[in-house]
Amino acid sequence: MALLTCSDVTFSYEGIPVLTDVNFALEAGSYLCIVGENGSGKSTLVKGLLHLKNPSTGSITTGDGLHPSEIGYLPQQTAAQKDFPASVWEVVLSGRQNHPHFPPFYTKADKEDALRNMELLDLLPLKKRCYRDLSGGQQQRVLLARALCATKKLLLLDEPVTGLDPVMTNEMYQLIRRINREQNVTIIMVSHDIRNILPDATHILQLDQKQVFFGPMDEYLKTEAGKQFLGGADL
Ligand SMILES: Nc1ncnc2c1ncn2[C@@H]1O[C@H](COP(=O)(O)OP(=O)(O)OP(=O)(O)O)[C@@H](O)[C@H]1O
Repeated sequence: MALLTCSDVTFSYEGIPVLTDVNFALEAGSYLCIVGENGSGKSTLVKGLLHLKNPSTGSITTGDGLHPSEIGYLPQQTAAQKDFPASVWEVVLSGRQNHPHFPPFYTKADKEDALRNMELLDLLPLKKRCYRDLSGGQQQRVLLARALCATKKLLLLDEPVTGLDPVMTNEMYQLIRRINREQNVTIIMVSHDIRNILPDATHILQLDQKQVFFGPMDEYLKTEAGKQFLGGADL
């Protein structure tokens, strides 16, 4: 069974449909890139996948042992979040808050998982630093570790390289590639940066108030939609 399936999904605001005909199934281990112009429905779909917004028709189901609360999410960073007055350790550990238990304190397992993810993303040297004093690239690595604490199966990343310079952007993509290939975590990434993701993404979902394309990357590159989206340039 697929990890995630959208069947005939429509999303509406105040009864007016803004995204229709969403039909796709994603297998575990995939790397899906969601693309589309501004206003095409990407954020609305992300809210749907996180169960923060219900479809007005159709259904979103999870399979392969994935519980909807086990999706690790890296949101678009806001200016307020950049100034968050907590240590790197506290921010990463807070990713475990979707594993509620009683008493409501972090357990040994929570702390071990946070340490494991910090080691994976080379964050141990920054453990005691204040999050707001870090560079943009370091902050994104911390948020990636936090998202990883919430899941072993599916990471949902909303424009994870916005505001990063080319070196930090590259570093971020390398880390996401490793998480996908070495930890076998499925990736769903909203991105405007499709060129840089070409070597990593296995599937593309293009939206334009409806689903324009879903399928493997190599098929997308042969479609008119794919050629147009990439501006007709040689790849
Ligand atoms: N809370 C809301 N109430 C009413 N309409 C909304 C709301 N949020 C989004 N929309 C509308 O839904 C449509 C899709 O918006 P959405 O934010 O999902 O697009 P997007 O592809 O994420 O855009 P961007 O790339 O600019 O972030 C747009 O027409 C938008 O105006």
